[in-house]
Amino acid sequence: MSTIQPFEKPLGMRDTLPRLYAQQHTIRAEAMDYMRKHGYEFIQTPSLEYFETIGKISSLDEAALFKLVDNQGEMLVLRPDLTTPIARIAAAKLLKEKNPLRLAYSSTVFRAQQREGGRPAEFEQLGLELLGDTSALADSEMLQMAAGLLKSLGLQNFTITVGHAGLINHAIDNLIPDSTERDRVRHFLVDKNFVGIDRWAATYADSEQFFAFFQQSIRGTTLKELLEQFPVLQTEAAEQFLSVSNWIDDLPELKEHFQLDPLVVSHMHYYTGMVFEVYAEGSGFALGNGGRYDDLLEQFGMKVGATGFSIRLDYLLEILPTAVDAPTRTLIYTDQESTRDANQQAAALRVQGNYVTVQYKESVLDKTAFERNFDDVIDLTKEAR
Ligand SMILES: N[C@@H](Cc1c[nH]c[nH+]1)C(=O)O
Repeated sequence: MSTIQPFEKPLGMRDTLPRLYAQQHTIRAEAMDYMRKHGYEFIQTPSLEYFETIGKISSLDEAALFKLVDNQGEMLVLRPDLTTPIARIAAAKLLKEKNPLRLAYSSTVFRAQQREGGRPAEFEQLGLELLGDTSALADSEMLQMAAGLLKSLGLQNFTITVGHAGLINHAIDNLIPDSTERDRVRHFLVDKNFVGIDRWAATYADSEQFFAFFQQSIRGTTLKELLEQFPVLQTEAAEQFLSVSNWIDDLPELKEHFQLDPLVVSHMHYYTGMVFEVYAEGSGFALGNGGRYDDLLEQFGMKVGATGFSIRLDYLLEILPTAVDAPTRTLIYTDQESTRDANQQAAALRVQGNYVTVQYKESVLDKTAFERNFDDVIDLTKEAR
């Protein structure tokens, strides 16, 4: 027997009430404007995709996918991210018309949550993808766009930690002999569970090499020094990571926001190059993340590199100063005789930018409570005349 109550919602699903909705709208509009001004075009992809394609390729842990079966018997998933569907459309169509291609989105994604976590399972991402450009400049553009966007929204105290997927994967693969242990460490790093890594090192005999690398990285040892200590890490990935610090130095206005961190590992497994995570004062979680994913489009039949990032709208809202210039909310009370006048006054006020509600006064039971929802009240009923 079901114990679900009529007002309950599925785990992780949230309602967006009017005040929050209005704030979201303001921030979204500003962010979209910033992205458009930098040459990005908005796109919308379907909520449902095939499990066999997007579901598998997005390579998020399967437990996080919402699955359902359509009436043809095909397994579907609610999109767990936008990067993979965009790779699909870009490879199938858009890159043939424009290459490099700059796309943007403001869409919800769905990721099933653990019962204890209390986190939303549906949330909106504002994101960008730059497809068809493998240059370091494209990666630099992503870092600049992420930092520039946050600044344009009025955020001051944020840090973007930059790593390299190739480098950390190479370190894990070469410094940890056992593949099951490698997976455990990867999970710890995704979750930033450094205590877990300490415990792992204490119990796993062959952890010494990786643990030394881990500790040095935490202490902020420079990559040059790390490479001297661990010559096995001297690869093209390391070279690329070294060059990242050079172009960060070339961004004087944004430089203070960046921090190199070889331990950045994303929950998405498709990254191949530079990766980054965005943190801001006041938010316990990463606001967003991104990076280079040069092999993803190949899974859709096109061999081109790409890079991108997304920021979570819900986390942004929690830390941004609330918009102050909200329009005046005006209430006009009306009765049978004053409806015409009410509509005329309402139209004039709307032209001035007010949000105007025309309400038949007799229908309002608790007037004091109702009026609390407005900044201004104009009473055109007979009793007020
Ligand atoms: N799709 C990634 C973020 C990203 C966009 N582009 C590249 N990476 C995520 O949801 O984590």
